[in-house]
Amino acid sequence: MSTTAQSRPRTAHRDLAGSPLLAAARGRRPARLPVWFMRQAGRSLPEYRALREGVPMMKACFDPEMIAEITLQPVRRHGVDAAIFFSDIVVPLVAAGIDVDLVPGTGPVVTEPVRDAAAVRRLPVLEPERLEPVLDGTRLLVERLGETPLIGFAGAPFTLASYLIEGGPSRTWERTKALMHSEPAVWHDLAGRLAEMAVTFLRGQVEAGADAVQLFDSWAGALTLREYREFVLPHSARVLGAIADLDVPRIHFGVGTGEILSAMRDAGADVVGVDWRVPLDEAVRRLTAQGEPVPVVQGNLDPALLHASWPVIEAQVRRIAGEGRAAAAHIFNLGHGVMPNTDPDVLTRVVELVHSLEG
Ligand SMILES: Cc1c2[nH]c(c1CCC(=O)O)Cc1[nH]c(c(CCC(=O)O)c1C)Cc1[nH]c(c(CCC(=O)O)c1C)Cc1[nH]c(c(C)c1CCC(=O)O)C2
Repeated sequence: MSTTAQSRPRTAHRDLAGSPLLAAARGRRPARLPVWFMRQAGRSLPEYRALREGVPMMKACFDPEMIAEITLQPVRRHGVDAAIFFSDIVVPLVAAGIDVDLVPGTGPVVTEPVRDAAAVRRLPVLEPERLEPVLDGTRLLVERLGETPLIGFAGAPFTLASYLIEGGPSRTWERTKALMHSEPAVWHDLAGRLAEMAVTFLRGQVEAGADAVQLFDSWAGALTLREYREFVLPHSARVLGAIADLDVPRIHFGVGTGEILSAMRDAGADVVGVDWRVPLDEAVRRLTAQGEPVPVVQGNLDPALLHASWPVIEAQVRRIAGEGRAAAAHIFNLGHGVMPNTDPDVLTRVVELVHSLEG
């Protein structure tokens, strides 16, 4: 029998009924507040740096043992309520055969940027079996994680497209915005193809055992609400809709999204991740549609404040937990990823504090 992700039944051998994170993601308030950190599996940990010594990022991302071990490191060290799969948003692009590298200190760099209709048409389709080494990592993880749920993830079409079009990281996204406005058909073709890759990546992870997923649209906050609704929302909604049948909670996150929160809600996720710029009680107001249930939120401690003194951090954590009570349920997290120079002991202390608070 073939061992592709598609032919395997969902791994149902884990009993996660007691998971505070999954309860909160489903809109129930668990006894204690759940917490995990975006980019928890990364350069802030000395054991991560030791394991990655001499191993290029992309090699690590296609090595099942590395994937499993790096994902487990922050779970062991901090006692967080979820593991986040060690991978990167560009992994499905690389698996499809697109020439992208992760340059240390820079981020994704694309050898041949995708800037016109011909380049979009040349993009390969992601065949699910190309993800097998990555999904072997997922399978190892679910055997080793015990009662901790695994969050799988993918990059949303806009954030992925911005790297492909710009050719690398950008703070202005001028080529991306120019393309979407000047050549909307080319834009929609590109975003549609990236949505399909995200669906393949997410379905693969869930079928291999992931218990929840997060769609990272990290840079969507660069757009106006009008741009987001016209050029991005249909594609992100397609991704989230195409995994609805898998029945795992779906988290949708971006940075600087205060102006577009209501539209991100409309994309159809179960939980919306909020950065530190909007207090969670205000985010709940913006996310609550007339006649619709109160939303579940995730966030939103400013990762920069992990460098402040402990009394400052403690006060911020308590404030955020209080504001999170406006939501149907709250998953504590940072407003964006852990910075590489963060003291890991501070993260452990934050987990202990959050766990002393009611869900
Ligand atoms: C935009 C984005 C990327 N990648 C990702 C996003 C969305 C999340 C976000 O908004 O931060 C997602 C991502 N990337 C990585 C994870 C692993 C799981 C985790 O701990 O959260 C996740 C969830 C590992 C990584 N992804 C990357 C590293 C560092 C590579 C290394 O250690 O050599 C890791 C551990 C590289 C990367 N990859 C990307 C960037 C901007 C960078 C940083 C470049 C740098 O400063 O070195 C693209």
